[in-house]
Amino acid sequence: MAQQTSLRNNLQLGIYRVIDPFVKVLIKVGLTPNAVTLIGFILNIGVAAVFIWGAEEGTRDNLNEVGWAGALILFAGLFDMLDGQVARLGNMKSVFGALFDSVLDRYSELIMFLGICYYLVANHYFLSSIFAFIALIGSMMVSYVRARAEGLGVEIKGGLMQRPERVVTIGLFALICGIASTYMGGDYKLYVPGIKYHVFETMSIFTFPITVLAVLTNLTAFRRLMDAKKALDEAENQA
Ligand SMILES: O=P(O)(O)OC[C@H](O)CO
Repeated sequence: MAQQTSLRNNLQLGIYRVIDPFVKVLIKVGLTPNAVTLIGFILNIGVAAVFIWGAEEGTRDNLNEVGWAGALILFAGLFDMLDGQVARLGNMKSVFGALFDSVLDRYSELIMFLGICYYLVANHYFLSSIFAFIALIGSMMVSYVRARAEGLGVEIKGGLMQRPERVVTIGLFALICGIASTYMGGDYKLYVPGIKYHVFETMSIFTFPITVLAVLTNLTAFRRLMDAKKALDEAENQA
């Protein structure tokens, strides 16, 4: 766990080193942290729009829109980091900024999943759309447990599927799925002798990680709940 945290911190510091010159440009042109947060949110509306457009205009043998949505998810995710850095380096931290960031993060995630579920339902991946919805439930609960625990006076942050991990998982696999579909076709299906239904199709590159997310996000929420219980019990016993 400590190892996972330090790996995560080192990775974060590495990313900051790369984005800091860009952050300084944003500060110079006068962008506030809240404006950067808003841009990230608008990009996530764009993500949903790409999925919905793909659902309406695309076909099951062409998953290009999934790939484009994935790229946009990763790009929008960058703004999650940029707003915090603009606030820190530009000396513009504010309590409202922290609330605005958290609220728009939740809206961004909900809207992104709206697009994903729309796409999956429209393309008759009904079971996968249910898993996407369960992943959405888990994602919201990961954040909610943290926020509620903070309201009760304890800081609970950890877990495997924190927001950056969720964004990277969904964005990266959507992107890979879109790229793979241009080479193997969007309607490729793998059959195994003796099994009536296909065990893999191109879309699985996107839907399988979502199914894993459905499990891991809820486990992360449960783990945060247990961590919060421990911290709150300790605080209560000390009082
Ligand atoms: O990892 P989470 O779900 O607690 O998300 C962190 C938030 O985006 C901060 O609001």
